[in-house]
Amino acid sequence: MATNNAQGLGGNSVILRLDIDTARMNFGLVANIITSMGGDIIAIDTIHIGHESSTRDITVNVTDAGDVAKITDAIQRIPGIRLVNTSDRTFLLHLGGKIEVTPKVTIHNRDDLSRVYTPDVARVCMAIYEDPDNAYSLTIKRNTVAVVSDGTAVLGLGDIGPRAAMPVMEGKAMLFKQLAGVDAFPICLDTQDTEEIIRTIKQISPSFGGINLEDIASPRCFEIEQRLKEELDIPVFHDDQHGTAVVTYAGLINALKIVGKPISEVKAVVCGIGAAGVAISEILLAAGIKELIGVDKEGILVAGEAYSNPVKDAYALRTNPNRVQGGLSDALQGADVFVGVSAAGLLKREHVLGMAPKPIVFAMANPKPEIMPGEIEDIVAVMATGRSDFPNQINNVLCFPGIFRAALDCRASVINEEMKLAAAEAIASVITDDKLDKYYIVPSVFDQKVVELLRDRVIRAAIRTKVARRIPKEYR
Ligand SMILES: NC(=O)C1=CN([C@@H]2O[C@H](COP(=O)(O)OP(=O)(O)OC[C@H]3O[C@@H](n4cnc5c(N)ncnc54)[C@H](O)[C@@H]3O)[C@@H](O)[C@H]2O)C=CC1
Ligand SMILES: CC(=O)C(=O)O
Ligand SMILES: [Mg+2]
Repeated sequence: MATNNAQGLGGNSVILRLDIDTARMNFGLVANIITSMGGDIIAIDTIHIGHESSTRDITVNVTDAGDVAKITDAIQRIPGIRLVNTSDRTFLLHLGGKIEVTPKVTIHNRDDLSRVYTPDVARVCMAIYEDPDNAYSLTIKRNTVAVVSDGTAVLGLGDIGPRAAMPVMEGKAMLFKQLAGVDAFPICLDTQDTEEIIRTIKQISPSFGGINLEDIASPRCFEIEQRLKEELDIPVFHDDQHGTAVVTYAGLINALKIVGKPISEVKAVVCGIGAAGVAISEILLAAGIKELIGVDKEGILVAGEAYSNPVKDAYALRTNPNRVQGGLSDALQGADVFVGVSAAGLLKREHVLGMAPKPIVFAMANPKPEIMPGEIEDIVAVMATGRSDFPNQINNVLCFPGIFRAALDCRASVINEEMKLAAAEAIASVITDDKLDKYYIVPSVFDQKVVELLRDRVIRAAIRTKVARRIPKEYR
């Protein structure tokens, strides 16, 4: 069992099993040592108490994964203490994967068997053969989404491959089910070939009511999504693009209310013109932002430059109206908003000091943001990250369960721009003006109003734009 996290990917929670020689050691001292090494003891379970020794499980939270090694080293040097083992609670939770398939009916006898399976199932097959739309009423297609990745842009970890991508895709599937009742299945493909990915997704599509593309690197993700939208009759949604864009815009609607600036008058900088950055920029332009600058590894994207990637050429033509040149610090001079979907640690305090008064900073790279909130908390008006351990978590999890709930319920053929804008407005509207605060610009993932309001507004937008193929009865 892994006990540590070599990449230093932030906080961690471990269980230390200790044998304590009671004659030589008292437990209070152990607790002091753990605390002094940066550990936060959140539970102590007694496993065994004997005359001469006791065994305890100590659950410890650390803010930096590297602290675990420091704590275990220190403990092992204390006479009278034996470290029996260390278990990482996150790894324990992943043992055997996080989801399973559960039948909706139980097979008790031969009669049941012949109905769920052959021979009677054949009549159901023929009903679908005669009218393929029956697949929506007679199979899991009605409520099931494929979460498909090639493992090339997993969180901010990059190209870690399809096997290593599975825990994220399983997590997305859990969230689909728990938050919106959507059955979702993780599918990680062992290919990076655009045509092969498109062909494979098309081939598996009969089983699904929608396709959620996840963590596929740019620029390939753009073509894959575009082609699948054209060639399939079920919604195809690249979550890292559109889910992120929807939630970012929702957060910005509320952050701008706090600083009292209209969107048409702000200058915004998006850092990381990949999947998320392009889609965020599109939704901000659609929402009326005029001065938007994109920054990537080449610096500020400027119209007329020839970039290695045609997506960046097209991006530059639609943004940076004043043709500002240079790097991130040049782009941020006088900017009202920073949106980071790039990589850890790129934003510096000096950059933020150069921004306009009441700056808004959304540092959304995962798992480590462009800047940690503690570094600039005193100089920003509103700060958000993509993480659940800080206030204002701007994460696509606020969008993808609800938007697919809506799309499946009205059997939308696509998820269009109007539905995305409606989703963003719905998420923002969960926080009423009396509750709005610099630490509360987006609702909690667990706020049940998120899916409820999002579903309602998105279904209405789908009906209005004539992409709904079924009108749920409450809308008839
Ligand atoms: N909070 C959220 O909901 C989400 C966060 N993200 C995070 O955003 C980041 C990007 O995700 P994707 O757009 O899917 O990846 P991507 O790989 O499509 O795009 C990343 C972009 O950042 C650029 N970049 C990398 N290093 C840079 C640097 N030093 N300076 C300027 N640009 C740099 C890359 O060139 C690329 O264009 C990741 O960390 C990901 O975890 C992505 C989606 C959702
Ligand atoms: C949240 C998410 O989808 C990502 O970081 O890739
Ligand atoms: Mg993602």
